[in-house]
Amino acid sequence: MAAMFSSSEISKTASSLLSAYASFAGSMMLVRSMANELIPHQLRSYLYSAFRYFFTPLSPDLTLAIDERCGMSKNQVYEAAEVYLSTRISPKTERLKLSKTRKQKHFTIGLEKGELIVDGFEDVRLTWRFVCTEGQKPHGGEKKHFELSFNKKHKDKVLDFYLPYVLHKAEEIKKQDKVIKLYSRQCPFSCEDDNKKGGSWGSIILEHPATFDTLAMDPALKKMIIDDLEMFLRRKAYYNKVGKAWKRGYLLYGPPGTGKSSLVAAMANYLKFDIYDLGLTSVRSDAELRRTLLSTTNRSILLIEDIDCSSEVLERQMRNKNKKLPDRTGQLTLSGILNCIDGLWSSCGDERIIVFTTNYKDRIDPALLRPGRMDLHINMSYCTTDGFRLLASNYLGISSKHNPSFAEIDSLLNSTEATPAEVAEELMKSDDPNIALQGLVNFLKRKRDEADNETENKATGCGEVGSSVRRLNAIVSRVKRLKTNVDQRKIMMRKRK
Ligand SMILES: Nc1ncnc2c1ncn2[C@@H]1O[C@H](COP(=O)(O)OP(=O)(O)OP(=O)(O)O)[C@@H](O)[C@H]1O
Ligand SMILES: [Mg+2]
Repeated sequence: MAAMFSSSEISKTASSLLSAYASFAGSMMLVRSMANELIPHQLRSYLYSAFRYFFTPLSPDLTLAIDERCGMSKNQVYEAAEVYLSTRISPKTERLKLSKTRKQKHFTIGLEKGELIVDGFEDVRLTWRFVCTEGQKPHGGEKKHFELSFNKKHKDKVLDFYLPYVLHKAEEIKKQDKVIKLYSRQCPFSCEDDNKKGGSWGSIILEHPATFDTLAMDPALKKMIIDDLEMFLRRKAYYNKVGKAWKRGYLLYGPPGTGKSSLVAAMANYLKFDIYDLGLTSVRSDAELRRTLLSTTNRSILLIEDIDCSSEVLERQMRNKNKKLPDRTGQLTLSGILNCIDGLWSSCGDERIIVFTTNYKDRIDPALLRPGRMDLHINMSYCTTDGFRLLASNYLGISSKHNPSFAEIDSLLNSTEATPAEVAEELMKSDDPNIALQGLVNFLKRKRDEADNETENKATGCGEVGSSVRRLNAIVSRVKRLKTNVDQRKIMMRKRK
C-alpha cells in the first residue's frame, strides 16, 4: 500500500532534516576550525591534497589550460585557438560574440564566456571551453583562457599533431581574411593604432585591384616572379642556414605606365603583405630612416618609388660636402640607404621585401645596382602582343578568335612603342569591342606616324633616306624588344641553375 503523508508531516520531516544538516555542518566547521588551529598550514594542505587524491575518482580526461598571455607577451596558442574556433561553431553553440571594426571586411565571431565547442581530430574527441574569470586585485580586469579537454591516452597526438594543426589552420585563416594596408609617412588618414607602433606611418586599406591575372606582361617573366616569391616564402630555414637576412630585393624599371606600381600591388595582394611606401625625399637623415624602418612590421613590402630621384638626396649630400659640414649625422646618405638594403639594419625583422622602382635605370647610382644588392632586376616594357591579348580579355572580354583587328594591332604593336597604360585607356573608351579596337588601331597609327615624323625631322635628308630611317627605326625597336626578352630569359636560366 502506498504511504500517504499529510502536508504537516512533510514539513515536519523537512525541518528535522534541515536541523540535522545544520548541526552536522556546524560540527564540521568546528572540526575544521580546530584542525586549523592545531595542524600547521603546510601539513594541512598536504593532508587535504592526499585526501582529495584518494577519494576523488580518477578522470580519464586531461585538460590543458591555455592562457591569454605568457608573461608580457601574447600566447600564440591562445590567439590561434581564437581564430581557429571561430570556424568550428556548431549548431549546438548557443551564444557567440560578434564584432567588426570599420576597417575589417568580415565579422569576427568569438565564443561567449563558458561556451563549449566539440572538435574532432582523427579518432580524438576534443572539447574546448572558453573561460573568463575576474583577475586578482590590484590589476583586476578579466582573465581569459581556453580549456582543452580530451582523453589522456591521446596526449601525445594532441601535443604533437593537433595543436600544430590548429596553429597552421589559424595562420591560413588569418591570411585569407587579412586586410592589406598601404602605409605612408604623414598619411592624412592615419589611424591612432598605427601611430602607436612608432615612426610616423599612417595607413589606409589597399584597395588596388591589380593581381597577377590582370597584369599584362611577358607570361614567362610573370611566372618567374611568382615562383621567386613562393620560393622566398618557403625558405625561412634556408636563409637561416646560409646566414642571410630573410629578405628579397626587386628593382622594377621601365617607362611610365608599364605597370611597375601595379606589379607591387599585385605582389602585395598575392602575398597578403602590407606595403610601406617610403618617399625618400621626406626622410631627412640616416637616423630618421633607421627609426622609420624599425617601425615597419614583418611580412611587408618596403616600396621606394623613383629611386633615380634619390639623386636629389645625393645632391643634398654634395651641397653639404661643399659647405664642408664636419658632422654628417644629420643627413640622409647613400650609405644610409644601402645599409637599409643589405646592412645590419635590414636584418631586423623577417619576411621583408624591398622594391625600388625607376623610369631610368641608367641614372641610378651604380652602388645600388651592384650584383647581389637587389636580387632581381625586372624590366617592365612596352605592351607586347601577349600583353594586349590579356588586356583585351580583361577590359572587353574578347579573344583573338575571329577578330580581324587583332592581326593589325599585333603588327602595329611590333613597330610602335605603346605602354600597357595607353592600350588599357583606349580599350576603356567604349563598351562596344569593335569601336574600342578601332580606337586602339587609330591611336597606334597616330603614335607610329608621330614617331616617324620625329625621326624624319631628325634625319638630314628626306625621301628615300627618310623611309630608310623609318624602317631602321622599326628594326631597332624590334631588336630592343627581343634583347629585353633574351635578357629576361637569361636571368631565368641563371635562376633555374
Ligand atoms: N602591365 C600592365 N598590365 C595591366 N595594366 C597596366 C599595366 N601597366 C599599366 N597598366 C594600367 O595603367 C595604370 C598605370 O600603371 P602603373 O601606375 O602601374 O605604371 P607605372 O609603371 O608605375 O608608372 P610610373 O612610372 O609613372 O609610376 C594602371 O593603373 C593600370 O590600369
Ligand atoms: Mg608607378
